[in-house]
Amino acid sequence: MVSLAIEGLGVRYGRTQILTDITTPVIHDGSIIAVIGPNAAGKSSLFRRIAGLAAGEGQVHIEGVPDGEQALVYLPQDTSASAALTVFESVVLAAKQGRSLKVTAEELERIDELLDSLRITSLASRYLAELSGGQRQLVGIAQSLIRRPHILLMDEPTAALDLHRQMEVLSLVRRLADERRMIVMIALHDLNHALGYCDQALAISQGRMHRFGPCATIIDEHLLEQVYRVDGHVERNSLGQPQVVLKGPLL
Ligand SMILES: Nc1ncnc2c1ncn2[C@@H]1O[C@H](COP(=O)(O)OP(=O)(O)OP(=O)(O)O)[C@@H](O)[C@H]1O
Repeated sequence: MVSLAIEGLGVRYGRTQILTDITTPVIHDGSIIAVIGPNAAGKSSLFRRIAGLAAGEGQVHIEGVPDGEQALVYLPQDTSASAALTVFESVVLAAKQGRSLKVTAEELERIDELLDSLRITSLASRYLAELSGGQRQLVGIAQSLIRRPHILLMDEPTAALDLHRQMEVLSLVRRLADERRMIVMIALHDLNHALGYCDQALAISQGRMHRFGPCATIIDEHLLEQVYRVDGHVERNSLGQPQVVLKGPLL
């Protein structure tokens, strides 16, 4: 069983401390954690620190990853690609990262299946530079999923997607977390997505952890007021699901 725990994590850019003392309990496989908070709260910086791409104090504990398997993949917010590759070639390269370039029939089949799950098969032979922002975001998601990580950090992976695609991608991520027992940390601005698809939420405000816990407990009117400075509340909709209802920004 793979697990992840974050202990006293901080991030510094040069002399500027951006994030301080982020600590979580042990996160077990199959969990999706929504990383929430306003612009510039430090969500991307947290991901960069967990992925080993930013300096700072604290520890990231990852346990239980079998030898030779991909422990962690970080899908950044900005996945704009300038390489002269087709969609299919870029996913093959992602699949082969750091390993021999021989592509097996089984790997090609997995890539086909993944492109199909993301409904981007028709883009396979298109060049990355020719894609729309949303199409590029879907390719980035394919590149991260094809590597079959045990822990996947996704930074606002649905920001450029239409409503239908947002729901498809989040449902796919939920299914893969359940089936592959993947741990997913996903930065989201839409709190209803956190309530609908994630197990727990890590709320960050001004570079510090506000709260960590089950989404339905963390996302409430106090969070809306204190962290987001908006007037609103959470209520059950006609389907019985919790949903954020916003009245307006607080002055
Ligand atoms: N490379 C960098 N050097 C210096 N400061 C940085 C760097 N990257 C980010 N910052 C600063 O760190 C703070 C947190 O940025 P970060 O991108 O982590 O926020 P975020 O919560 O992901 O925001 P958003 O929701 O807007 O994407 C911001 O004030 C930002 O200006």
